[in-house]
Amino acid sequence: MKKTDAPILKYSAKGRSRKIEDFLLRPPVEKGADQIARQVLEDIRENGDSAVLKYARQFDRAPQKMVRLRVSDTEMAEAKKAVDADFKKAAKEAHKRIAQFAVAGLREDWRMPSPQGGWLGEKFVPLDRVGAYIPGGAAPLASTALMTLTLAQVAGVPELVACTPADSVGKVNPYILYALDLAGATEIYKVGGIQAIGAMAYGTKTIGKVQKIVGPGGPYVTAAKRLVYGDVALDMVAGPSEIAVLADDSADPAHVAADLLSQAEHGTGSEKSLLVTTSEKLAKAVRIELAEQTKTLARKEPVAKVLERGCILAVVPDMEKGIELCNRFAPEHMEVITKRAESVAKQITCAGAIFIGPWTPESVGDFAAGPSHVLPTGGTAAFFSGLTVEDFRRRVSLIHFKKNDLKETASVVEAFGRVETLDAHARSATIRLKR
Ligand SMILES: NC(=O)c1ccc[n+]([C@@H]2O[C@H](COP(=O)([O-])OP(=O)(O)OC[C@H]3O[C@@H](n4cnc5c(N)ncnc54)[C@H](O)[C@@H]3O)[C@@H](O)[C@H]2O)c1
Ligand SMILES: N[C@H](CO)Cc1c[nH]c[nH+]1
Ligand SMILES: [Zn+2]
Repeated sequence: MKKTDAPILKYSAKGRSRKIEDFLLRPPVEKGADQIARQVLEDIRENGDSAVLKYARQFDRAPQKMVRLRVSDTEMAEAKKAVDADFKKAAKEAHKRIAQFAVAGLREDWRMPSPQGGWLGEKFVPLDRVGAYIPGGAAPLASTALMTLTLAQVAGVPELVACTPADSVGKVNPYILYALDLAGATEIYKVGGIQAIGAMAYGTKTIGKVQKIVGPGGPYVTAAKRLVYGDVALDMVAGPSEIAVLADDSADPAHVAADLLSQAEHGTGSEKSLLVTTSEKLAKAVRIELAEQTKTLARKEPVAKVLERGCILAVVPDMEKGIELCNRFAPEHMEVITKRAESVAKQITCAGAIFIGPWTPESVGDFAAGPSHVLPTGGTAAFFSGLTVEDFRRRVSLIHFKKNDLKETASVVEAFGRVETLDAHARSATIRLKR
């Protein structure tokens, strides 16, 4: 077995394999990312634009000569010219599908009658200004521009800010710019990493503070997002990509291996790929496919890194144990390639997104299907959900009582006012009924 061969491990009903447990629990956060993020955020809070530029030069690839953070109209026009027609067509198709899914997910304002003639309800109002982080370290994720801001566009947010790192000549990838324009970005800044999160969270002279930051990122972005929570609203922990494939002997090993590699190739080295199967024969065939297919990939090196420390092939005694293991992992992406895949998928309760059956590779979720590919990672799919259009609206409760509703509830208000020693609370109800 080579160093880069993913290990085949047995997951049994009795003793749990330590290697599997380590795999499930290993945090994706780079050692030291938290500490660096703390220092950089503090500097940005104090020194604004000058600190943002300093770190863009230090940590992004931005050149010394880059002094302007905002993407200009000329740069946008140049990007639109540079992008090929095939990509434009694909991006428009993806944008249409993402927008259709977002429209279908919009909640309607609603009301219900209160018992004595009034009503209760909720209304949904777009946020005013949001910021999306578009990763640009290991790969230019143009699809992420669509998978974030399109939802904000459908929600009706008027100010759509995007931050993404500049390259070594101070430019942003034209495909990212084209996709951002399609998704309605109103301001785009050439800044990445911790400094992008700090600028959007605290605001600088150039980059106005946003109400909410969304979007994925590598270990540094993820650490920075955790630290600014509370100064700004956030979507979730959307860190290095993960995939789990739950398969039986009906699955094609070449397909399974391709899907495991699709997330390993993201390239930060912190990604995770897990096969859970009832068939040891499949696990062995997948291991051979992983090695063969890796040779043909452009990103062999980062993939090999993930295969070495972020990929395991777990053999389970039966499907129930497989489902249990997948739910414990709570992966960002969960593929089910088994007989009766729909019924198996019903039992998966912890995952960012579930891809059901042999015709649904995870990559359709990344680029084309419709739901946002911004999804929780690192086990947080057990309690966070993926990005939706409702992330870009505030939900406001509405309460409209009639006199008889107040009469009916006054004794409840009085009782709580007494117990909580808050007389004025009680009085504000009873005073109305005395007059
Ligand atoms: N969960 C999701 O929904 C989702 C969606 C898309 C992508 N992803 C993941 O997002 C990640 C993108 O990561 P990335 O690294 O390519 O892009 P990134 O833009 O998050 O990271 C690159 C930036 O990190 C900063 N950085 C790098 N080294 C640093 C250091 N030593 N100190 C301080 N800052 C440093 C720099 O500012 C650089 O521009 C991938 O792991 C991908 O799998 C996740
Ligand atoms: N797999 C990523 C989410 O984890 C999304 C993505 C963008 N581009 C390619 N893939
Ligand atoms: Zn992907």
